[in-house]
Amino acid sequence: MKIGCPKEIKPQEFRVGMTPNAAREAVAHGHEVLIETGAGRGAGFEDTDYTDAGARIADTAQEVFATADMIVKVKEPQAPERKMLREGQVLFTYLHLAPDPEQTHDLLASGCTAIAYETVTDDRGGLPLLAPMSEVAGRLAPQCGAWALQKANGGSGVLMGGVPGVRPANVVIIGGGVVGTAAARVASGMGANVTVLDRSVPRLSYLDDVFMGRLTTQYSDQAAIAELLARADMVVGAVLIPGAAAPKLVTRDQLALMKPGSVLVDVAIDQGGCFETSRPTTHQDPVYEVDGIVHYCVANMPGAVARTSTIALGNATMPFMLALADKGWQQACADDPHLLNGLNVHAGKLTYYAVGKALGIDVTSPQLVVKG
Ligand SMILES: NC(=O)C1=CN([C@@H]2O[C@H](COP(=O)(O)OP(=O)(O)OC[C@H]3O[C@@H](n4cnc5c(N)ncnc54)[C@H](O)[C@@H]3O)[C@@H](O)[C@H]2O)C=CC1
Ligand SMILES: CC(=O)C(=O)O
Ligand SMILES: [Mg+2]
Repeated sequence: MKIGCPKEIKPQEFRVGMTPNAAREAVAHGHEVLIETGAGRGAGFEDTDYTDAGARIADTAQEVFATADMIVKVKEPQAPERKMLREGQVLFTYLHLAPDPEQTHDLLASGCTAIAYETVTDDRGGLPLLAPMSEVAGRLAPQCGAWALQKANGGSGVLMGGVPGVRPANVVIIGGGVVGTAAARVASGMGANVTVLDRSVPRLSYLDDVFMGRLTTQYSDQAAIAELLARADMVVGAVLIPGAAAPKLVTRDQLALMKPGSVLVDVAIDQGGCFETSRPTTHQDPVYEVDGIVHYCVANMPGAVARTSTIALGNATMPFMLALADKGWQQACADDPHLLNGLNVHAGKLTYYAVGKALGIDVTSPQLVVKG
């Protein structure tokens, strides 16, 4: 199979879909790998690292899209990339379709087969291709929120760890999954006073065990959120219902409960965001203010630490990328129900129920599609 990896074009996105190690493995499996020139540079990989691994370098994204049977990327295809997708071509990347009707319609119109990293599952109920980037975004969230709390950035001027005689920041994390746990670890390491809310009592129990008194857990309901907002200096939005649009857990009216200059970090923004007032921002212009509350809503946070993120993502995607290339998408998905859970679009049909529900589009069963 011909596998193509273009340079990411989302603003300030420095990750790349294939590492030289992944290219080397694909070549060893008998595949041709085509990398757009400069695609790896932001993550510290030169074209020569790829040619040493047996890949070929393409001068343009057009050449990559025109040549490849499968495109491997990081971020959802941007509008110019979507125009280059074609029927029969496989796209393997993050998609986040539920909050993105335009992209969904373009993918359906292209006729391509799109497999979303974020909905591939594993035997333990996890999301193995989302998890590595959630680890990164979770670790970054308190760091970005702490920056936003500084006066010059619009914040209230509260230091995360406080100092002797002055209380630390109160950090509230809504959602105690991969992002929430990583955020709790860093926020607590910075000396903040951390509370994590979740709807899963077993998850709260796990966090209670692991953190051994270094955080407070609370069941996530409207009353608990409202009460905690009044005391919070920073709220991290880290909820997920896989594939679906994020539930809105803080309304605009509730911003009035918060102290001026407090910070909302909406990590769930890639699924539409869990605060009513969230809208996607970029690394170039990461924050904005609504009713005196600073919002940080960067939808590709891991792009900021592209080297770490690219290697972590590549480690997770490699076995799935190889299965797709070795067997073809249909057989690979037929053999692995977890990979089949990644199938969101095939030949003009939407195949993921939570996306169909969010966007009001009919869904075809992925099991039917894979049988051909
Ligand atoms: N902005 C960015 O750059 C990035 C964003 N993300 C996003 O972060 C979000 C979280 O991802 P993960 O932690 O990997 O998901 P996860 O599935 O590990 O954790 C989500 C948690 O939310 C909980 N939850 C669901 N509804 C809730 C509610 N109403 N109240 C409280 N908790 C609730 C679930 O029980 C679960 O424990 C996702 O939207 C993901 O796409 C992930 C990586 C990068
Ligand atoms: C998960 C995701 O959206 C990202 O890594 O950018
Ligand atoms: Mg994202």
